[in-house]
Amino acid sequence: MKPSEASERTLEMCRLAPVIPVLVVEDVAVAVPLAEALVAGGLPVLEVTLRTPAALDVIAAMAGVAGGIVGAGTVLSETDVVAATAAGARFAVSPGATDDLCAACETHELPLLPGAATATEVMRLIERGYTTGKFFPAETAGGAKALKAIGAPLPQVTFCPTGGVSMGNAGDYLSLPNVACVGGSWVAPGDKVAAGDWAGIEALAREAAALPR
Ligand SMILES: O=C(O)C(=O)C[C@H](O)[C@H](O)COP(=O)(O)O
Repeated sequence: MKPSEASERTLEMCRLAPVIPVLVVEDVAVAVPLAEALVAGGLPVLEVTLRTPAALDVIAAMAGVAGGIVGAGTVLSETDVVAATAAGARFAVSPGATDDLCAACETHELPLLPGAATATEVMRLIERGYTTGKFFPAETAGGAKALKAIGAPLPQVTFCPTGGVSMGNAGDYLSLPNVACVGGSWVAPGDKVAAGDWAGIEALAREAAALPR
């Protein structure tokens, strides 16, 4: 898949809702009710980080949830790309971008949302043909002010800022012309997941889904 096509696909996904939940799931047993709660709350696009031993099984389970679009996060290598694709991931997210990782996603037809935090990194994505990216780590890399500044000379790239984003600051990002959505873990807090508080998570999702863009 060409980078331009990957970016078209990830941009479509980013436009489906204001927030992509970033999920770090330890127990495959919670996968389906967690995904159902988020989708019911209005957040259909879900990123499951490959940071737990259960992650691939979680992606496979969530891939069967009606109305959901499940991708893999923390994708770092071709091995991750192959495993995520086999598990049913529909897209990949990475904290940064390397030539090897971009090539692996292009070869295996997995749309990549590549990470970038500086103007040079964004320029490298543009050179390769990507026009949709993840601004990471958003708050630490200067927050909405930094992303607004990057967007002045490089308006052709649209972002999903992630990293330190919450209900409190999501609006600052979503009001920028170069932001399609934000990513964040706050909609699925560990205590609510552990307690099986699916109604509580659905309520957080509903609140996030109502964020103006
Ligand atoms: O590993 C990846 O590829 C990621 O997606 C990292 C996430 O962006 C952060 O873990 C977001 O976490 P919060 O700051 O808690 O919202």
